[in-house]
Amino acid sequence: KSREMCDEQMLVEEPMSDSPISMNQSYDPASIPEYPFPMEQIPRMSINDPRLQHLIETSQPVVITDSQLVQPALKWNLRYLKSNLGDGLYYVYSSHNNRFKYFDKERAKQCSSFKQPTTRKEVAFSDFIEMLKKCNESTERIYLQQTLNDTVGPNIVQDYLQFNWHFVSRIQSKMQWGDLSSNLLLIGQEGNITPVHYDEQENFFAQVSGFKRCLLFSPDQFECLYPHPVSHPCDRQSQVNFSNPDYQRFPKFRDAHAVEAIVGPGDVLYIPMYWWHQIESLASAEPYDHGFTDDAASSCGSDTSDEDIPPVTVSVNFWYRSSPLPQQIEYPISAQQRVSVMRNIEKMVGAVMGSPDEVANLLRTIVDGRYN
Ligand SMILES: CC1(C)c2ccccc2-c2ccc(C[C@@H](CC(=O)O)C(=O)C(=O)O)cc21
Ligand SMILES: [Zn+2]
Repeated sequence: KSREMCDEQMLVEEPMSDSPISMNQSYDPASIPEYPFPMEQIPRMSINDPRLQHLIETSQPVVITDSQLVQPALKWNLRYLKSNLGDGLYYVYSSHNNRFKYFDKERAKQCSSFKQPTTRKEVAFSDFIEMLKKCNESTERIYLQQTLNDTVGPNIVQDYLQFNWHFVSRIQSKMQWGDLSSNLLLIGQEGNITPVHYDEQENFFAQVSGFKRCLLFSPDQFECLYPHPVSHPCDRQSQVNFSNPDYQRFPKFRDAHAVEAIVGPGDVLYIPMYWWHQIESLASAEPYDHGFTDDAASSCGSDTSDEDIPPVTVSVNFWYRSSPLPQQIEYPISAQQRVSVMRNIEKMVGAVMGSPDEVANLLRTIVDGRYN
């Protein structure tokens, strides 16, 4: 019952009243940033819905509400993770604002004019929790992003093995996707934003705790989202800041249109390869329970208490390489294929010409006055 109520709640966007389950059941609608472009809703459906297969086959975003994909992870609060993740090191990104724009470290080194939008540290999970506490007193924000690997403790391994692999493997083989390339564990503060970008892998994005608003744009909106040059450290990321768009430099951004989904615990969003996405961690409607101040912990004198730690969201993504065989080229080619062709041309010309300006001049020389 609570599942349907939660879905209905999510649809009407009304915060849920007191819920029987301890995990947070709703988010604060006031924490949703407003943007200038129109938005449609991404369909939400059960794993048994007959429409699901067709949506995935045609690379359409969809939220699957009852896949049980990461059901064992729904208990992953910070206390459980601190006790069970083991002593592996975790990448933690820091930002002076709430935006966590990806950049390629190696390329950043060669780009003297490039100012890094975030810094990265490699820390133990307990240090990450200490860093979270410090964020309470500053405007600094952090985002843990780490591939789940064999350093995790036995309980996490058990949880991972209990993921609904039947569900994802069935789709992986039916769609002739390549291997699962990685599962990223993502723990970020409420309010964190991953700015709009695309990835070159299929993605089952599983929400574990807290709520994330996902804005997706089809690959054919390449012209509206003005990605950085392929050779730039921020390759695959849009140059447009949704919170402060520069319409002089990016006039076609006015034509962008998004599909939106707010995903909560247990939801899985299919983000097709090359689809642009911006992911925003929303504020939960109730105080956040990290699991540190239940009576057992306080009686055993655990030094951490919940209120010292800002609320976070937890996600696990499943990145799959695309089908290795180049699909039989059918005309007209798909938007994804167009992006792939453009990337290859930029890479080839970039490898030959010295600077990005030379690349632009050469490409303009090819088309100006000749292909009109
Ligand atoms: C912003 C961050 C932490 C980061 C910093 C530096 C290098 C890589 C990344 C990276 C990669 C993936 C995500 C998860 C997700 C976005 C989200 O959930 O916030 C997403 O885009 C996806 O699953 O495709 C988040 C990040
Ligand atoms: Zn992404």
